[in-house]
Amino acid sequence: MASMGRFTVGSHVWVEDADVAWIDGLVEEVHGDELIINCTSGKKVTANVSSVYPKDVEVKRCGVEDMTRLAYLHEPGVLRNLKSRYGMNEIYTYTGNILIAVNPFQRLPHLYNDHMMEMYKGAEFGELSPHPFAMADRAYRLMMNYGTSQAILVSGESGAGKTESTKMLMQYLAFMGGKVESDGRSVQQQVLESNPVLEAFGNAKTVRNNNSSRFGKFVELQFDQNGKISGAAIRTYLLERSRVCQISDPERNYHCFYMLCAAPPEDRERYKLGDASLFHYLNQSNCIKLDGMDDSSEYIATRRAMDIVGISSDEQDAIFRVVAAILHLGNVEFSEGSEADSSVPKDDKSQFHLRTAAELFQV
Ligand SMILES: Nc1ncnc2c1ncn2[C@@H]1O[C@H](COP(=O)(O)OP(=O)(O)OP(=O)(O)O)[C@@H](O)[C@H]1O
Repeated sequence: MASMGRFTVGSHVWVEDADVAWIDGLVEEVHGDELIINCTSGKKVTANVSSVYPKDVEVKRCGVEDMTRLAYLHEPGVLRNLKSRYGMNEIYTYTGNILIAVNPFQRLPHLYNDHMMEMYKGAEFGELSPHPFAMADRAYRLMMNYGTSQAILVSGESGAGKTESTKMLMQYLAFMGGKVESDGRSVQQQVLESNPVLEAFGNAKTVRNNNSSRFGKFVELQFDQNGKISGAAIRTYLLERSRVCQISDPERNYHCFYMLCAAPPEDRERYKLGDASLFHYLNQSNCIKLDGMDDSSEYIATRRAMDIVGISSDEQDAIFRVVAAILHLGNVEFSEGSEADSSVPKDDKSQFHLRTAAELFQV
């Protein structure tokens, strides 16, 4: 967006800065398109008008909840507003009916409890502080009132908080539409427990995010006339498959591999697994353990979530057999065979892993 209006001596402005993105100051001199700006940081800079933006001096220190109320909706104005709010632990801000979330990098359970869901239930949009529950409530109301499908798009760069925000949206919609099925399992629980299952098999530690989703997903929740969840479907897209065979330091492979290596002894025995560091697909990176993540308890939690979602124990066994077989295949090394262009497993160890993979695949 080009700078608006002309600047005169004494104008309050924002100017681009290589270190802190934007700094504010006062125009001291104007020479055609060149401005000399006295910044509040003490710096004096010369800048072209194209990289200078007017500053609203009347905006409140605590910022505004809805950025459409800002006098100037330009990058420095938006960033300053988000920063002021973040400084007061207000991580959510609206721009009209778009919700912007700034990752707090700390757990804020008081923001997402049942009491909060009750508060947002049916509240007028904009009446309460910006929140994912307000977005979910709006979508739910529009669906109920107009009988039309609603979609919520969650986007942002890696580590921005898409996965966490999606879970909150699902939490609220499951809260509004939850009911107990005839077999005693609540749909609400099933919808929510789909997340740990997906994360176990599709999330991994990357440089930017310890729990990065390496796939895209489309979550569809279906509701009946009474607004109760009648079904749910999750479609996944473009899983980063190359990660299974190749990882770079200090990233990790998919969580499920480490979980299975940390499973209770009887399960490890069944899949002929040992410590994660013994497997080539995992030890290419020096990062095996993750701070704040206990792979053994995650394994138990994933199994429980799979039970709740309705994956039978035979299916679970088949899934983990494949996971284990992949680890064994990764440890098969080859050496040249006697015939031209042929190869054979290098040694007894490779033979063992190859045989085990075949047994696990049941081929
Ligand atoms: N609202 C929140 N409250 C607390 N922590 C959060 C919140 N949002 C994000 N985080 C933290 O930031 C981390 C990264 O967030 P998340 O996994 O949701 O990002 P993402 O946008 O889905 O990233 P990717 O595209 O890599 O999957 C989370 O694991 C969590 O630790």
